[in-house]
Amino acid sequence: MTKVQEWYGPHSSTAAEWPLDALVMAKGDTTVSVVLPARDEQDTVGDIVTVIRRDLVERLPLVDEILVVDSNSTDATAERARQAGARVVAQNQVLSHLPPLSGKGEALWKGLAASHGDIVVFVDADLHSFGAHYVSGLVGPLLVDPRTHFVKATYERPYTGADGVVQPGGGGRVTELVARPLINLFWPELAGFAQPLGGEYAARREVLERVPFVTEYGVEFGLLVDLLDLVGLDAMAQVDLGRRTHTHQSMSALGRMAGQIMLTAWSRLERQGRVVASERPAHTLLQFGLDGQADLVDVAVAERPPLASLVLEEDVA
Ligand SMILES: O=c1ccn([C@@H]2O[C@H](COP(=O)(O)OP(=O)(O)O)[C@@H](O)[C@H]2O)c(=O)[nH]1
Ligand SMILES: O=C(O)[C@@H](COP(=O)(O)O)O[C@H]1O[C@H](CO)[C@@H](O)[C@H](O)[C@H]1O
Repeated sequence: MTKVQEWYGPHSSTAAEWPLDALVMAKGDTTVSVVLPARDEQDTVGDIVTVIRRDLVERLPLVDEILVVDSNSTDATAERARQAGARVVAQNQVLSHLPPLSGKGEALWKGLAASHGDIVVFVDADLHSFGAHYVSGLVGPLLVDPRTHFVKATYERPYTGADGVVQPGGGGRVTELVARPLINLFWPELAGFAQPLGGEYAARREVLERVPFVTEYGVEFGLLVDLLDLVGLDAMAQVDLGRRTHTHQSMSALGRMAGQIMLTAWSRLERQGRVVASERPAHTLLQFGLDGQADLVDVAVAERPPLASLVLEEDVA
């Protein structure tokens, strides 16, 4: 970690500081679920689940549940995940009495609803660099320190182009160009999280059930801001997992992601009373293809309420 994070950052450590055998001792009767949101990840989901099952269930019992949320995949994602030993739920079949929403945030919210662990670890299913230390590093602070409620990964994020050329630090394009500037402008307390959009993080269920989940790709940004509000920076930690490589999306896909994250930030500024809108921001984005074609896309995000509020309503009902 750089010096600056000692002053501004959340409590920071590295995965190596949380050895697996010590965590199994510390675990006691605390249960741990790993939830993987997966849309068309047949090529990678099986290997990730295999490593979790082999190293964190069979060799040392740190993980109690491996859940893959099949997010309307059109490939063999569900089958590969099951073959590797995960329980698989279809996103739209969880809480199916509710009208379905879409995107990664919906997949994560449904994964939280369908899982059971006291601690929930979210891991993307498109990782090429996954290792068991991703999970042990994230759950370490939660198993050892009752004052910690949320742990976010940080890592070096290279970008690998279609030509196979690796650019060190070139990954996390929306993180660097959109998310981190927004955070530094409006939520500087969070500036110490080096990878605010990273898909690997863990938290106590009782905390995750008390915050809303923004749909689409707004989920990570929304959770960071809402959890800062709910639990405070002292209860939020960061663990360096080393290096993260994953399947990169196109620039136009990241443009839509950026729009979703900006609208998420806007919603939080409004909710916190820090902006008063004379008019609503648009939620469309005009994109231009290489063929000169213009395409008006929708970058609106929605929001699922805190799960705890749903349970209360249903109890009342
Ligand atoms: O509607 C969606 C979009 C994404 N994902 C999953 O969320 C993770 C991160 O998404 P993606 O790789 O598309 O984002 P990126 O890492 O490129 O920003 C991956 O496991 C995706 O399969 C999902 O479950 N549902
Ligand atoms: O960090 C980012 O800028 C984006 C894109 O990463 P790359 O530029 O493709 O390495 O990736 C993240 O953003 C998404 C939105 O928050 C998360 O859902 C993904 O898990 C994460 O990989």
